[in-house]
Amino acid sequence: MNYYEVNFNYESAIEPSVVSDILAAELGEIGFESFTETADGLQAYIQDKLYSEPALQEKLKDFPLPEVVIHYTCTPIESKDWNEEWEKNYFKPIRIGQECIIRASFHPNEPGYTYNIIIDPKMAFGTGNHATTFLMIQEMLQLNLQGKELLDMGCGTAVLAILARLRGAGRVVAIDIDEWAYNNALENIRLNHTEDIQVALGGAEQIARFGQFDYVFANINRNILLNDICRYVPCMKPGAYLFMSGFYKEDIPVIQAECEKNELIYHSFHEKDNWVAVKVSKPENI
Ligand SMILES: C[S@@+](CC[C@H](N)C(=O)[O-])C[C@H]1O[C@@H](n2cnc3c(N)ncnc32)[C@H](O)[C@@H]1O
Repeated sequence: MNYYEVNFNYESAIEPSVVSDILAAELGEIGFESFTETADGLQAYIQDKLYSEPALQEKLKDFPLPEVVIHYTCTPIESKDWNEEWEKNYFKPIRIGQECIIRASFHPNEPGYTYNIIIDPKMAFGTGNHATTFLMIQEMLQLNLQGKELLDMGCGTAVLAILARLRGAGRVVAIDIDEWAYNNALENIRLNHTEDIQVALGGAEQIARFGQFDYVFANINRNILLNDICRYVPCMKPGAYLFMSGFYKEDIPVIQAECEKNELIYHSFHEKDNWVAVKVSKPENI
């Protein structure tokens, strides 16, 4: 899969990080999936097949801060170069208290964590945005997963599925729509000796064949979740919990409304760097 790297910079009196936050949210709506703040702007990545110059121009024309002038340059990049670049420069170990560390095999070993997960990230970390993975792991560490059935939707590296299995979940299924992610998930599952995790390539249409779950984790993005929440509900057992991330705090009302439209009960959210993870559940009597 090939990508475009688009570098944005601004002419503005407003703090660049404030502009970048808003710009990243806007770009997410037209298919951009990975963002890194730079000194004077934002670097964003989008699959070449999703890139549309008119859609980008339109977004910039309607940008919510009209006083900001945004310039950009766009460069096509090959998957392989991007992987290597990303792995070396952007993938840092994720530490969640003293309980869990997620690191690549090229990082030095750090003993002392209950769960020490090794992943070979390739480009399957999805957005490369650690905050959402961190939030989902934090949620998972609160749960007693012993013997439970869990679905990791949009599994990327399968880090959530692997942690669930290490924490005693009985049956774990990991699904991702991206072939790189699917292959990378299989690789990481082997690396962490959790081979009984089932992995499938595809989107929400894949879920039905795996039956129902006690827990569904879906760290994807706002628009995919809005579209697919209704398709997650049938795979949730009565009383099952759904955790979702990959969107900003300001997106909670629209996600909550979609959940309630599907008779899910909204419980709570946690936030990191303006990203959130929300927790909802299916009523016991459905
Ligand atoms: C933000 S990453 C999350 C990766 C991992 N679960 C984590 O928490 O770090 C989102 C993943 O969702 C996948 N994805 C995007 N759209 C999807 C869809 N409609 N169905 C399933 N997976 C999807 C992407 O390929 C990507 O690997």
